[in-house]
Amino acid sequence: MGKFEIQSMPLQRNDNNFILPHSNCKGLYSEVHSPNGISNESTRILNDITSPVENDHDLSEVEEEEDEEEIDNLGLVMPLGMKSLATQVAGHKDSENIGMLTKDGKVYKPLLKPECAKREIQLYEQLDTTVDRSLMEMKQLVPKYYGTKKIIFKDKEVDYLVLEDLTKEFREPCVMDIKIGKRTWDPYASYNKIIAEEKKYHECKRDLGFCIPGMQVYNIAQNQLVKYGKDYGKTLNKDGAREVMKEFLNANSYHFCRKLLMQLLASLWQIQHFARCQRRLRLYASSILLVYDARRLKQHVGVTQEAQAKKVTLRRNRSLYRPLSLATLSNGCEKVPTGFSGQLTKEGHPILKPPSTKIVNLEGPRIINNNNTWHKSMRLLKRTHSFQNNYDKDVQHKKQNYNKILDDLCSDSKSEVWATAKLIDFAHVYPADNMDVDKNYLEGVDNLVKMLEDFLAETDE
Ligand SMILES: Nc1ncnc2c1ncn2[C@@H]1O[C@H](COP(=O)(O)OP(=O)(O)OP(=O)(O)O)[C@@H](O)[C@H]1O
Ligand SMILES: O=P(O)(O)O[C@@H]1[C@@H](O)[C@H](OP(=O)(O)O)[C@@H](OP(=O)(O)O)[C@H](O)[C@H]1OP(=O)(O)O
Repeated sequence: MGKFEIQSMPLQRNDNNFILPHSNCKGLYSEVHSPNGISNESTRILNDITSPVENDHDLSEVEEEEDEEEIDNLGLVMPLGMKSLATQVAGHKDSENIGMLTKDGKVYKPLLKPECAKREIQLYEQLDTTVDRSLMEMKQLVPKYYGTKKIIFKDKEVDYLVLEDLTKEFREPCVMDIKIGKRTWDPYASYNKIIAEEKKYHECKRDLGFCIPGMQVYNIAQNQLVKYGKDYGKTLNKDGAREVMKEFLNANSYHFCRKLLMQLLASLWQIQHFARCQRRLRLYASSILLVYDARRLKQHVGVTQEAQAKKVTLRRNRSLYRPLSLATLSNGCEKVPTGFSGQLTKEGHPILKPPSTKIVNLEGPRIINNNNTWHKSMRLLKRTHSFQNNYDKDVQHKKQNYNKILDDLCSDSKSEVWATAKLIDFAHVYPADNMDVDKNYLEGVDNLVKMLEDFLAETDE
């Protein structure tokens, strides 16, 4: 019997779960814990990750469990070696809790609506064989496609779409599902469907041309896993979406990480290029999935913070010298600038700085008299004092280095890329009925790119 995985189903961790309203959101918040998970997920779920929650996609773990029957967090008997996808932040789950599954670095998306399934499979297969330039470009922007697979689940045969798991190498996967387009209903939508779609995420879609049905982030500063479901996403307006994006990027407590932004933008610029050029498809209710590894961000932030701290120390040191160099000697009637440079010789004598930038040592050439006991004891005294200082610093430094080495050993440093953006969910993608660009789609992509570019402009590295 496989192990019971509490971590992959945050909704069941009642001890640590609590709800917090977001300052920039409209509407009221209620805790709606649903046995179905995603669709009625509580608005904001926080999980303490004091002992960090590892990604479900640890391949060694999967291999071990290969031959075992798995009991999921919801008490479901899972198909062999399968787990429910803990990082699923949006999307369907049916009444019997059939949602996304994961195994061996792949995700399995249940094809619950035949028409949607047909369209999505068709698109992936078309991308596999296309010679059209923009569709070939699109192929680079979607998860790898491994066909479909029938799985017996609860005595029911279910068809699944098999895709590359975009978070497979991540230790602390952060995932945001961004549904693109002001209009999220397709040309064959019923009147009721149009009304329902128009009502939800209204302000966000109207002002930004996209909405955020779900996200999860490992909050570095608070050491917590934060999850937002679609109920929360529906309350967001333009400013709220911006704040959630900042939170997703772990930019509330630390400044924006330029490296993270650059990696995401590198993918988003490719997506933007595709959206600007392609004229063959109309992508309704399709998403961009932003993913990154908070473990890698942590390492990077650590390094940046250390560098930042060094800069600050340097600045402080300088600012300590400055007042001294401006100090004056009073000779009774007038004040004479000392010209003190703010620096001392090793023996503690002041070095004067004349108006020119040249630094002059007032002592003249330094004579080192090793036999002079007074000098010796002075030197010893100074060293003893700085020894304690340096020792503390050394220990601190070593500790930091150790943590970094441990982190490096734990994380998969094979890949230099630890953040990306991919296109997913093509259940409502249709061939274009004219040769124009998909303006509805492009507008959303442009606004998303602009949001991250604005963040990038705020970075000061
Ligand atoms: N290739 C992938 N790798 C990792 N996670 C994925 C992948 N594809 C989907 N997911 C996860 O599953 C969720 C749902 O995916 P998707 O949008 O394809 O499902 P859906 O049921 O069609 O959604 P919707 O209800 O919006 O139509 C995403 O929000 C994401 O968390
Ligand atoms: O009911 P449907 O037709 O499967 O459409 C679902 C829709 O019900 C669902 O809305 P809701 O549960 O949030 O109210 C949509 O979720 P979002 O919140 O992400 O918009 C689904 O996306 C709809 O599916 P589809 O994209 O296939 O129309």
